[in-house]
Amino acid sequence: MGICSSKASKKPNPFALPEELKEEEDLSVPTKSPINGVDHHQNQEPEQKQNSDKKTEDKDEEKGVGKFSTLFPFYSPSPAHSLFSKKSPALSGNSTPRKFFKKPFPPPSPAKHIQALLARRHGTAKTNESNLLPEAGSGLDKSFGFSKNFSSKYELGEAIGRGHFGHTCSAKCKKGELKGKQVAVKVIPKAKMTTVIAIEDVRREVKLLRALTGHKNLVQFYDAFEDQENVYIVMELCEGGELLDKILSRGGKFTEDDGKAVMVQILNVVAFFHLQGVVHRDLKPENFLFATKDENSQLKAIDFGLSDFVKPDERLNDIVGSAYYVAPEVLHRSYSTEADVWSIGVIAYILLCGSRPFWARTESGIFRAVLKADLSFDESPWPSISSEAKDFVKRLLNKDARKRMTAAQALSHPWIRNCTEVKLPLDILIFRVMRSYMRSSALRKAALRALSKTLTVDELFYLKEQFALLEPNKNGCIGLENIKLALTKNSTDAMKESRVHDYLASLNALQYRRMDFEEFSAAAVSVHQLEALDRWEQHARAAYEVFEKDGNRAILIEELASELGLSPSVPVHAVLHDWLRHTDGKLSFLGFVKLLHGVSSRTIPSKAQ
Ligand SMILES: Nc1ncnc2c1ncn2[C@@H]1O[C@H](COP(=O)(O)OP(=O)(O)OP(=O)(O)O)[C@@H](O)[C@H]1O
Ligand SMILES: [Ca+2]
Ligand SMILES: [Ca+2]
Repeated sequence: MGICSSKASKKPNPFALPEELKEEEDLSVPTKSPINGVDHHQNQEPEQKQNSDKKTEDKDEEKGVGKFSTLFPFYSPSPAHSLFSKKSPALSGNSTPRKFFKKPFPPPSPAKHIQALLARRHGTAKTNESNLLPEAGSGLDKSFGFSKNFSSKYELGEAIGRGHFGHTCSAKCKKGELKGKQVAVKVIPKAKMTTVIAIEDVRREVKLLRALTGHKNLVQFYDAFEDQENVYIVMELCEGGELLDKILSRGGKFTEDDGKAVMVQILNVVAFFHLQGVVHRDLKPENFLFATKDENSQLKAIDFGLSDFVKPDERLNDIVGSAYYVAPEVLHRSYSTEADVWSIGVIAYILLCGSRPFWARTESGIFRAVLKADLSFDESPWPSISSEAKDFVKRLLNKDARKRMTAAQALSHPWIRNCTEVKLPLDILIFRVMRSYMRSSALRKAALRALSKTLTVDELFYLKEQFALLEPNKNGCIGLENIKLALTKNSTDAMKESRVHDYLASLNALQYRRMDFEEFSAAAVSVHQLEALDRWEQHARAAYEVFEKDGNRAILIEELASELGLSPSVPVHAVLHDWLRHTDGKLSFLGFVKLLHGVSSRTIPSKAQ
């Protein structure tokens, strides 16, 4: 587990960290620091840090959490926790601290944001980009256009939570529709917004909350206000505390069944974000709250402070998030929604075993582990955890983003599907893969058709559900209208921003014809994801046999090169030599697999896919 089991890379180091991520800072928790060992605010200015630590300490002592903290030296409970829970959760946990020390890594604690991100946000990054730096004087435009009458509408109550960027209070609504209702208010001081980026982040946080509405696992946004000092984000009050607190209160981990119940909710809401073209970028147990103190309370995603809109074919490049949860491709500065799924994988791993999968004492050590370390399920309690659960985690934590399951696919994974009645959400991936199919040559389509004929029940389950969500007509066919309708049904304002609808133009060919399930499964099957399976080789061989019967044909090297989008500068004969069978000029197995992948922007220099 962790870096101990990492394999040394043989090639010229593909895992090298970008320069700005190389700073060494000990992130580990001093074991003799009972209460303020790790907190949410380690990156705050010294004065604020002192204050916030002190606040935590006071509260903890009030609740007798000091005692708890010596048992769990890594953990500093959130203020929300001490407010809502009557007794310290750790005391109700059934694990002994000894058990914790036996673990290879310490149990999870509140995660810090990546230092490079904070440096950019606070304008202390070593950069010449002028928009990152605080403008001379106080020339920053800190007006947001929000209502100004916060205090006439709400009466602020006590602090219930604290993060790096703001603190959250309970409040009572004094008038209007919500009159008498208790709400949560995230208060973000304008004094902390010292760069254009920091201001834009707050603007976007509110924009996203406003746009994304109507999912049961998303905190409900009510309104945003501002005055000279602060921005106030008013939302539904979640009284059940953070998921992190719940994990720790259960002795660091969940049973598989309880873990599943949490996972289903997280995956559902994240699949919803992704369909809307939103990437959260800060998924971690601190950012999921239980709506009530009830055992079966619903989980709600919060904190869109680092979230962004992303078009279906866009890649983001800013390094954002919290170190323990950050995906490898984020560190490589080219990522999209799959990065959230990685973070969910880290959460799933923690839920099931109580430790973080990628742990080190320093931030750069964590990054190296994220990039290099193999997942291992050798340590306790993994040997007693079901193989389906391990497969589930493995497929979320695939370092190759293209091979990672999507959130919607994860909901159809046997570990989840076999026990829980889950209604699958529409998966944005389907449209990406279909687009590539629509643009493919007849030969590639034939190869995909052969592949789709070899899919197993598990793989077909997901495709059948996706097809059903597109509501085929009486003849069992879909066209462009079905896709448009399905998207419109699921659309929020966020979808407009992320231009998901524009993307449909690329499926225009469907306007004039229909697709039955057989063709859909060829169009929507993701080769990269099948490739991640242990049985991929057998799978591909079986598909090749089908292709041999009704798809393979003799093809000239030049024709194949153009089919694959190889630029004329590529020495095609040398590259494609093994892709054709010398006896009859038809595709070899290798050629067939290459064709399945289609044009790859990684290996082929010209023509985007
Ligand atoms: N709707 C809510 N109901 C109850 N508590 C909340 C709510 N929203 C936030 N909190 C509490 O306040 C804390 C901080 O909120 P939030 O995560 O939005 O702030 P932040 O400054 O962006 O945090 P971070 O440091 O993770 O970026 C949460 O972890 C949670 O404990
Ligand atoms: Ca947070
Ligand atoms: Ca945040």
